[in-house]
Amino acid sequence: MEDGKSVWAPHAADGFQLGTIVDIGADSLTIEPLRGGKTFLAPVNQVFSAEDDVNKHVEDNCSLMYLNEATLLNNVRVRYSKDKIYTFVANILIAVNPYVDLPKLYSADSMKKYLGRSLGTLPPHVYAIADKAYRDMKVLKMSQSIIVSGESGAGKTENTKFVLRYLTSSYGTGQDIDERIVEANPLLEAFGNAKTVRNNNSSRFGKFVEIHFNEKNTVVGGFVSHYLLEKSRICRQSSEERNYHIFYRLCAGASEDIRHKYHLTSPDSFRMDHQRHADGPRGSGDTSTCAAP
Ligand SMILES: Nc1ncnc2c1ncn2[C@@H]1O[C@H](COP(=O)(O)OP(=O)(O)OP(=O)(O)O)[C@@H](O)[C@H]1O
Repeated sequence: MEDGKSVWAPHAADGFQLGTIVDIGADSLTIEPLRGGKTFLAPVNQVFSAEDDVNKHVEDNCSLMYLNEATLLNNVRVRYSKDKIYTFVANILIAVNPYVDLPKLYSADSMKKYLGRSLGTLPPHVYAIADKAYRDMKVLKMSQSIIVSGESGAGKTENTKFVLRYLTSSYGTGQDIDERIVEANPLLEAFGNAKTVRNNNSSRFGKFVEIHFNEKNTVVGGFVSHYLLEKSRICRQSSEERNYHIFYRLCAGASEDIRHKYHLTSPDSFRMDHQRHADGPRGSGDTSTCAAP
């Protein structure tokens, strides 16, 4: 880092801000913020070199001239502002939750584009990761795992569903089993997902999803193991949160027989529900998702 060169320095609200170094001390640097304001001191280990053009973005963070926490975040931010929610870090994929539907991004045409294509030859996408796992399984003849991690509401559940949809559509037999694997999700989510303050459709259990392939490398089945279900939610929820979706869906859409059999009335009349304090999950459609059995 040199005097007068742009750097990323800590910012209380934004994480990092652009500035220039005006003085170099033993453990700290004096930074002049680029957007104006007073100079300030920042610890040396919290100041990072910035790219020459901070508005330029790259598909793989490894292609940045300087790869550090600040340039990585800035690259992901610039891409997100252009609706590019995926960014590679070599063969790891960073996904930012867009909170809006991007149908073109996940269309059937988009799926076809990623078939058999090496990582990095097309823009970053969860389909590229799914295809890489598939090809590695085929070539190495070994099981492959995709680990999806992130904080609540980050988009793990949605991206896992895109992977399942990609593998079953692209490498399925075109038979009933492909749909059954994907269609198990609404059922699992009904019993294991609930509205929380951070996510209207929060998975309250851990999931290990297996997709099984035969010797011809086509999908022949799947298996979902679940663990650590948050059982306490059944009797108690924090304010602004809800019980599991199934409860409201049954109250809203079950047939007369079932309503009578299980004494179902309005959710408001049950003590183990905080519905009256919480809004329903955005777009979850309690009635439409519980067609009378
Ligand atoms: N790629 C995406 N496109 C559109 N909307 C998305 C996408 N990813 C996530 N979302 C939206 O964000 C919401 C939360 O995402 P999701 O349920 O996948 O988070 P999560 O990481 O699984 O959270 P939790 O750990 O609480 O289960 C989704 O219900 C959906 O509305």
